[in-house]
Amino acid sequence: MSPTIALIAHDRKKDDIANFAKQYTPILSRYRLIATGTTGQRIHDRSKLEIECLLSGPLGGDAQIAAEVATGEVIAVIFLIDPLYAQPHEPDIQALLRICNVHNVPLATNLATAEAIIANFAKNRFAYLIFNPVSGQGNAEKDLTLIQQLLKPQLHLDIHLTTPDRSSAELAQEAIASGADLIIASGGDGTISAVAGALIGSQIPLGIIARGTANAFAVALGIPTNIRAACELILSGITRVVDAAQCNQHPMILLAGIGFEAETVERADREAKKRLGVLAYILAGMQQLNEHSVFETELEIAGITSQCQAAAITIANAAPPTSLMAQGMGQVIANDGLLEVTINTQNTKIEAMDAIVDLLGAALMRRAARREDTICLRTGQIKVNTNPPQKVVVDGEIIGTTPVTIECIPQGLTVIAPLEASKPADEQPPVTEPELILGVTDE
Ligand SMILES: O=C(CO)COP(=O)(O)O
Repeated sequence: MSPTIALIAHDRKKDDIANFAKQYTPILSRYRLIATGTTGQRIHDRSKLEIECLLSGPLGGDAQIAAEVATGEVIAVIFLIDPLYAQPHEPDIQALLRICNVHNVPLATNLATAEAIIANFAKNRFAYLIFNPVSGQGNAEKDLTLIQQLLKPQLHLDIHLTTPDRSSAELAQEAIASGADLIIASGGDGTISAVAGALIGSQIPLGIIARGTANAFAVALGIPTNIRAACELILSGITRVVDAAQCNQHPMILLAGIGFEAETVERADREAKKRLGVLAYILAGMQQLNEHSVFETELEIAGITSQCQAAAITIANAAPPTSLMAQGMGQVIANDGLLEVTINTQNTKIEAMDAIVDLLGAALMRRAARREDTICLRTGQIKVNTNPPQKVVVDGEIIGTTPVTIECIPQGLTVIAPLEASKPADEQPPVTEPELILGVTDE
């Protein structure tokens, strides 16, 4: 499904096409290249470009390319014709030219036109789409068709589907290596997070077409969760730079949950999410409350160690207001260079439910939850150890158990997202002194 350019030249034009390929190697290398046999070999020898060599022209190479134009992803044919000599396979040549016209594929039969086509391609952004066909509740095939209809007229779109053997993270590495101008992730938060994780520090913009159950990252950044609107945003090219984070060795863009949240995510399996959508998480959370328990916790922030009992610890880089357990500070700011930490210390199920209602209030009012048994603060780095060890979920995936070290990577990710109605820096909530809020003794 990669956008393909076909290159062909008659014998007395072979030097021209080899030099052309050498000159435009940086642009041509972004595409899948096919060629008739001898032309392909000459191009490879001169430019070292990767090129699929089909049969030689007189043996059917032109006909093979015509078939690709008719059925494949050929976006241009560059066919340097010798106008002064007749060819034995003239009917094949005419068939190829005709098929290009039938399918309205750009066709250059001399160098000047070839250069015009390439100059035009150089202006197009090259987008690598990583599409997870098993995300969410929708119809993946229809979704992909719609995405193609919306994006292809304006982007060169290289589409790659995730499979059990090709993870989103692997595809993201391939996307970076391909030199794409833009990498688009389409799937649930797991897919978006894996692709984003690979892009941290790369400055390559990440486009998001959310098709998952919660779509927390898209919602947190105001990215539409409707496919059409998400594609329009991608075409607008408006970017925002936000923070990323790292939890032990794992990239993190949303949040890490220790205790309650991790157990809840584990309960809400894919089958339940497919059937019930977001309700699956709510039901799992309610069931989890019945098994409410606390664990001994040791936190290290800015070199200060503190102990407390906790039932749930949430450390967020970005989160929508609906991620209630992350709302201790009233909002999670995605570009403040800090992580929002919310620790619920309630001993009983009733107290825990009461605290969750307060977190809802905090999210609605965008103000820190003011209760003694909910600890909240902002920090750039935190270490958490627990007794007994607790499961840790990062961006929806269980990554192991405590201890964990989580660190914010300020301005680590460039995302195609609506510009936020941002507050000036001096209006942002101040960094809270951890020891004041925790109210516990230093080591
Ligand atoms: O004959 C050709 C096109 O019609 C070119 O074929 P070769 O690239 O194999 O020489």
